[in-house]
Amino acid sequence: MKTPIFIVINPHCHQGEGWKRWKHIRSQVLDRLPSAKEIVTENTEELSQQLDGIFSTNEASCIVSAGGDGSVHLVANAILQHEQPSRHVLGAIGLGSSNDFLKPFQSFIQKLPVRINTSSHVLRDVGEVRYIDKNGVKQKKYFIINASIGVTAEGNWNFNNPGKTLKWLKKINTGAAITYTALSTIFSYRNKPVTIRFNGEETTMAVSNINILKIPFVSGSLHYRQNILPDDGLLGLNICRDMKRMELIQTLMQLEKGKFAVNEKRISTFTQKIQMLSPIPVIFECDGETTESTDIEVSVKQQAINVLDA
Ligand SMILES: Nc1ncnc2c1ncn2[C@@H]1O[C@H](COP(=O)(O)OP(=O)(O)OP(=O)(O)O)[C@@H](O)[C@H]1O
Repeated sequence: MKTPIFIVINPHCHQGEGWKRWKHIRSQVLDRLPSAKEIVTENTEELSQQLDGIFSTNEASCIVSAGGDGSVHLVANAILQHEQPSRHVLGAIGLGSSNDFLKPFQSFIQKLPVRINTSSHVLRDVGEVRYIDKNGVKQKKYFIINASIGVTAEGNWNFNNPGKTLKWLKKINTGAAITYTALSTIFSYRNKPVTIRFNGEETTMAVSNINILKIPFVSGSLHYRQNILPDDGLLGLNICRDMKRMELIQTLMQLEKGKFAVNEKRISTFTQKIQMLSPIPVIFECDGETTESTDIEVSVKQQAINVLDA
């Protein structure tokens, strides 16, 4: 690949372990990408400035995100918001705690999953989210892994805004921190009345959880065995309604094994578009990053982003 390659490193991912992980694999990554330029960003503002600098040259580029899912989400969004997204290619080095974007893992450097094969790339679908923000302004963003409202979204919000116990757990054991967050979120969660439109139907229901998938891995070891292909122009839609705490815990335990059997409280289907309207702001999540809205429309954008092979 003749296009310039940039590796954008988030040193603070994985509770600050990101930098240590990067130093551990740095020389092997640079052996494979000798012309790459390393860019370390301390925060998201610096990341946007650096990406603006890359785009301002008007040259095609390959941008490899070295971080977790939040990092690769931001780089993907910057590419997709660019006027010519097809000129840029996204790569990834999984320094994060979950690295769902890279699942199922295919290629590793020192046990860390990577997609840095610059000799070939593929076009992948993304989810496009249009929503009204808390100031009443229309916004648009993209997800490359999945999006949700309900328990998963609130769990992500709690995970990103930890109290003392969770902060400590996140430092010592990510798996335990995810389980703790999931259980404490389920215990405080109340089902939300949401009007949902998808596949020509409209229903108002008490939503326990909605996962909208482009990649069937939700967080840690939770996953759906839904056959979603990276470029099939479809989103996996999995809804839990009217659930009590024990039913949510049961669902969570089954998702550890990839099981999601459909019943009167569970819907599992495919769609290209889903609209969700709520009388009060609900937390929704895209690739682990959370925000609030009362009006959210999610659609698929087929083959929208170039991604390096593993
Ligand atoms: N390039 C970057 N430089 C600095 N900070 C970043 C960058 N990208 C993202 N961030 C911030 O760091 C936070 C954590 O990053 P990220 O989600 O990549 O790591 P993680 O949470 O350890 O990984 P995972 O999502 O795989 O569990 C993000 O929520 C975002 O606010």
